[in-house]
Amino acid sequence: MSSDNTHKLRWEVFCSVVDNFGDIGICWRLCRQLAAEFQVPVRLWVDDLLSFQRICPDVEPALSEQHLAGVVICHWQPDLDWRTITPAQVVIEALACTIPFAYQQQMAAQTVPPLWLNLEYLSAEAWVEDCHTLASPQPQLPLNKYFFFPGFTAKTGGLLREQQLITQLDQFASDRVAQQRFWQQLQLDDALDFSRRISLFAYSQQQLAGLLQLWQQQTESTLCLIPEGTLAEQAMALCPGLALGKPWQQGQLKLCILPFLPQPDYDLLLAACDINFVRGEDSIIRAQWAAKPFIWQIYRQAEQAHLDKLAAFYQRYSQHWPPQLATAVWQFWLGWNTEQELSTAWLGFVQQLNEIEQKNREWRAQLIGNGDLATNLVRFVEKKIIMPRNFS
Ligand SMILES: Cc1cn([C@H]2C[C@H](O)[C@@H](COP(=O)(O)OP(=O)(O)O[C@H]3O[C@@H](C)[C@H](O)[C@@H](O)[C@H]3O)O2)c(=O)[nH]c1=O
Repeated sequence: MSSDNTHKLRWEVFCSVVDNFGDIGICWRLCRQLAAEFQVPVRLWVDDLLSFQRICPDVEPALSEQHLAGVVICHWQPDLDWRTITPAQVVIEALACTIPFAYQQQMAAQTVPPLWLNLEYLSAEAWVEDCHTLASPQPQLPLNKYFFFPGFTAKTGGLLREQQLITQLDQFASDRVAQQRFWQQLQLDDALDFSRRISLFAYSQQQLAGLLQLWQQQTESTLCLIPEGTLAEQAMALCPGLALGKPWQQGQLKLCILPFLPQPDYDLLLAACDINFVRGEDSIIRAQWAAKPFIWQIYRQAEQAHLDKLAAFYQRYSQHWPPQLATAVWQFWLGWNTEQELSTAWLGFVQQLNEIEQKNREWRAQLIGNGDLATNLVRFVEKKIIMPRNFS
């Protein structure tokens, strides 16, 4: 959809890894999509190449510059002399990172200063619509910065979604042979023999022991897959002998620790599982594209601010659901996020998996109607560049 005008523009994205993988996860997806689907020349500045390597094994952490998937990846080091670097025409400051002031000065010094965008965090709260695409004049420099908000409505920037993603996921989810091949690659040849496959990507969780015990006692068999990280360590402490490559089995439950997968394989995992526990900001979006029943553990914030965000999302997501279904989902989500005893809430959730999946497909169709974030960004840039010097 992009015009020649946009093709010729160079873009760059600044990503500072605060903790975990969401920041780089989002930035890397965006850059890849811009390069692959819009042929945009794009440079990604990242300050933590080791975290980046976990979700993209081809990244070489020792290099100050490398090229992958059509993207120039630059190591954002503290001692860079920004005066020697020419800014791109579109500069994205992602997820509340701050571009070095010396670089901002470089931007201001260009004959035509770049279009500067602040790609914000995800929130379903109503105020996001009012702030999306607002300009923020910079007090120290003759530059404007525009807020660009991802979101769940047509008045926001939408969510990251590659053009072919839904087709690929749906094909995979209905292709047992492809799934069997996928499980075999993970050394899980018996995965399809279980009644239920659950991916469990989460922060630490006080209720983990209780939930694992419940799954051992259920009539259905469960294969639970935990990616390496804090929760996997917690599980290993609870289940003697459990380790990467060494599953643990008790009653109706088989538990496996998975290596961190490259991002495209993680998408397939979400499509191959029957229930997905996701967290943070990016995996929750991917779970919505997979459309299987999901449980979101939101990134914790001071003074429980995250629970308001969780409720805002839940309200949008379940707005058109029968009350009893919506309540069952909320009770489990809330219990999971506040680390309350989960057995009753789990039974309420799991009894309604088919209904939840049906509703998830409707929700997904609604989200697709908002357009995807990369396309919406490209359109916004086109609009601003067609009216050069009038970035208001
Ligand atoms: C489990 C797994 C995840 N991933 C990817 C999916 C996502 O891109 C990324 C995980 O990111 P998230 O789901 O957002 O969860 P996270 O907890 O890692 O990231 C968080 O980091 C904080 C600093 C932010 O403030 C949060 O909003 C959130 O983004 O890792 C893989 O590529 N392979 C895997 O095996």
